[in-house]
Amino acid sequence: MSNNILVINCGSSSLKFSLVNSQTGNQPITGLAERLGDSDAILTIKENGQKQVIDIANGSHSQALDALLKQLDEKQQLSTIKAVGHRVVHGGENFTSSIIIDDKVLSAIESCNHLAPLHNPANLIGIKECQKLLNTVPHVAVFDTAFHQTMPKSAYLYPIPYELYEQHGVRRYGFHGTSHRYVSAALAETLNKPLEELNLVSAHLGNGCSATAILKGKSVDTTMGLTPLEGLVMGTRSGDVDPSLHHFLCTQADMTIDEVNNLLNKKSGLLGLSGISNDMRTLDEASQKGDQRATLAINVFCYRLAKQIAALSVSLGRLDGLIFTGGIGENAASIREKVLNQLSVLGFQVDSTHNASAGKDQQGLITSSGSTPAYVVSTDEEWMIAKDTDALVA
Ligand SMILES: Nc1ncnc2c1ncn2[C@@H]1O[C@H](COP(=O)(O)OP(=O)(O)O)[C@@H](O)[C@H]1O
Ligand SMILES: CC(=O)OP(=O)(O)O
Ligand SMILES: [Mg+2]
Repeated sequence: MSNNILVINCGSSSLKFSLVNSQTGNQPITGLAERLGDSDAILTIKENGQKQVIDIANGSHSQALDALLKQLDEKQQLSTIKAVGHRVVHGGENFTSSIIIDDKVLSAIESCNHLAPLHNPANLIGIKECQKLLNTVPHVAVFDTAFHQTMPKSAYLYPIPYELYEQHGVRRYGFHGTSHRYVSAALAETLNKPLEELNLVSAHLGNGCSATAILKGKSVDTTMGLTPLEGLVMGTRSGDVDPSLHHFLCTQADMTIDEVNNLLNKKSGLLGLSGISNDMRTLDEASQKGDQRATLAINVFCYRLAKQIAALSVSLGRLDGLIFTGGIGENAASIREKVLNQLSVLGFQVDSTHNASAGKDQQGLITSSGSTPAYVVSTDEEWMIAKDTDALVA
């Protein structure tokens, strides 16, 4: 039976995939191809807790997909795929929801390439290669930006000449919308309350991090902006800096504008501050062993996150709950505790026991009674992409 949706998340040098059963949400096969283009490129496929690693030395996105489809064919899964759902990072103002991909949609995505040069061109390669290899099934685009298209002008405009918005699309777009949409809906379901009655802030803390104010189920403000560089401290991205920093580094540190852009995207954030790693697990261990720079990186990460959560609450009037999600949000209890302790101004009081035991297998409330509630909710962008895809091709 063709019940499966193949979900593809194509990055610049990696390709994450998941085969999702559109009825049950089960993901029988998941994995990723990484270091694409390099001599040590590999394809890892996970099935029933087993891991299979395939050497695809120097493989491109196309060769990785070829190898993946060959494996799916051998596992007799190829014929079960009824559609492909693609994560697309930037849809600009063109898309407020997911859409079946045709030539017009492809051109519209291409027209957003300059807005997300690290992400969109790779997303497009994934779509085009997949369309070639799986040419009998429909392909759907699910945009990171779509959920944030409900933001009001007061939240999405930068205070610069308005013509730059009109002529060049310079505005705040926001990202990780699929995750923010999923966790807010999942929490409402768990609480058995209509989403329309909840005012929430969700903090998606993975390699990329963003937080969103969600008023009655709609995004009204978010921390990422024109690009996924704005806002919170991330693994390798700086988040907010003084807008004059580019000029300063070009004139005072002899850097080119491209070098500054690369520095802020790839060498900053947790990695830049700690000098050790972009990985929160590594920093947590180093900090516990007394590494001062690791502790500093964690402190800046938490303080800025707390500050942004407080700022986002302004747009909600009333805060019914804070959601932690993503690799850090779901697993790093010490980070959650630090952030909540800095948010007593919003009435948060952490329950250390509940917080320590919350995580992948145990979701839910991590604050004490009488506190503004905070929750851990596991995100599932793949399931959300599969659901959207299934609904569109039904
Ligand atoms: N047990 C843990 N404690 C602290 N951090 C963790 C833990 N598990 C995962 N993380 C962190 O989660 C981050 C990756 O998040 P993830 O959502 O998987 O990333 P991506 O954005 O690539 O999907 C890394 O910084 C990783 O260190
Ligand atoms: C938009 C973005 O930051 O995505 P990721 O977290 O996958 O890098
Ligand atoms: Mg993830």
